[in-house]
Amino acid sequence: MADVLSLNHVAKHFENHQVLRDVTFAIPAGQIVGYIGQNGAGKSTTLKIILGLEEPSDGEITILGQSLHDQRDALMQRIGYVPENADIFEALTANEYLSFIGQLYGLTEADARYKGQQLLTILDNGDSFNKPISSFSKGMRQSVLIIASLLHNPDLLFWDEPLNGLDANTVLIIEEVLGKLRDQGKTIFYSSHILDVVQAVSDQILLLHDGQVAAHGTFADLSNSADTTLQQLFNDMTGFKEHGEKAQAFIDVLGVS
Ligand SMILES: Nc1ncnc2c1ncn2[C@@H]1O[C@H](COP(=O)(O)OP(=O)(O)OP(=O)(O)O)[C@@H](O)[C@H]1O
Repeated sequence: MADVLSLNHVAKHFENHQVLRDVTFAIPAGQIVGYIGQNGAGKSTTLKIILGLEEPSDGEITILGQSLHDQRDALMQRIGYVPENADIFEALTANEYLSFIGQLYGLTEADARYKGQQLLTILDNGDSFNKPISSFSKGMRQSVLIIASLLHNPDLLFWDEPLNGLDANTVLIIEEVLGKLRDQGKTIFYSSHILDVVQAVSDQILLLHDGQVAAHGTFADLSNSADTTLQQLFNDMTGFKEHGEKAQAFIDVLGVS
């Protein structure tokens, strides 16, 4: 199966701070890839580089068989993105925002409006369709971002902490939607700290540590026993074992006894 996404020796530094040293991986079509790593590991930076929102300091990115550098505009039509921190237009209603985004991706205004309203209604927020996003709860905003990333039927999705603030029922719906999209051959690159969900939905896990890919494979490949959880694997691979000591140190500094 052809790869839909490959990164070769991608590096990124911000002034003196080397965030990505050598990120290399390839992803075939029809996979949900869980992209995990500690805070500040460089997950969002990787996504921004893949999407052309940040320039890499070094390395090459190929998306859907094309060079990101040469074909960015055409490629973006086939990509959906949920950013971790969105500059969602506060003054717009969900209707206006989704119509606007849909049209940017080539839908007619009527089609974008129709799909947006239907999808928001399925997620039980249809009553808010004509209300300003500034009045939305965290979870409602996140639903709008997820819908915005999907309106144009993209082949490749990049979701950065997509489930932030969503209630447990909506998470279940979105998990199942992801599986159905994957079954249709879509590829979903999914970055999150909610490891039980990553474990449940991902066909492959990619762990970013020390600026490079520290592990890449199916969860079964990476775990050494049937009882291992992704959380345990994450702790082991990031060399983190002292959470009990750190919790106690935290309490000690607070002076709570
Ligand atoms: N525009 C920028 N200028 C300077 N430093 C930046 C910039 N963007 C990111 N960084 C730094 O790069 C590092 C990686 O940030 P990034 O947001 O990619 O991490 P992350 O793995 O997504 O973290 P988290 O899990 O906390 O969201 C951090 O140290 C961050 O401060």
